[in-house]
Amino acid sequence: MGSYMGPCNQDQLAQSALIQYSRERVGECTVGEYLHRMAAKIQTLSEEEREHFLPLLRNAQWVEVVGRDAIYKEFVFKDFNQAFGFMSRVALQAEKMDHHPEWFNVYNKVQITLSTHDCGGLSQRDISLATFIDQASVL
Ligand SMILES: C[C@H](O)[C@H](O)[C@H]1CNC2=NC(N)=NC(=O)C2=N1
Repeated sequence: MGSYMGPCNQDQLAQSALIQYSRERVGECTVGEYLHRMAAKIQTLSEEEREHFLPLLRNAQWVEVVGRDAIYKEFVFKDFNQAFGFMSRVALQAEKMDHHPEWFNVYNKVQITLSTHDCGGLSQRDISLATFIDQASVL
């Protein structure tokens, strides 16, 4: 019984083995990131989802990018202060969602492209972020 370890130590051992495993790499990302994405089911939108969501996005002036599975919209504000306030709200949400826009700002204009790099196209996350962005643009 000299080498007996209590459940606490065994848990710690198992945990550290898992932590080490989660830091190994699968292709471009770590096992941990890979599992996180699997759990969040990051996949491109199905045909049915596209038929449902794309008309809604088009109604809200989002356009499909030519030659790429992505959507784009330009926002124009009164001045830089308004534009940057909007960008700050979007930035905080993007961090929360771990989903980030591709964007370009000059003075009062903000051009935004949304796509999910992890799956190489549009996913539910882009729909969610687009919805948030539209709300944040009218605050
Ligand atoms: C490691 C990190 O979770 C990923 O790189 C996240 C970060 N933000 C992201 N943003 C976007 N737009 N697409 C992604 O696939 C993505 N992946």
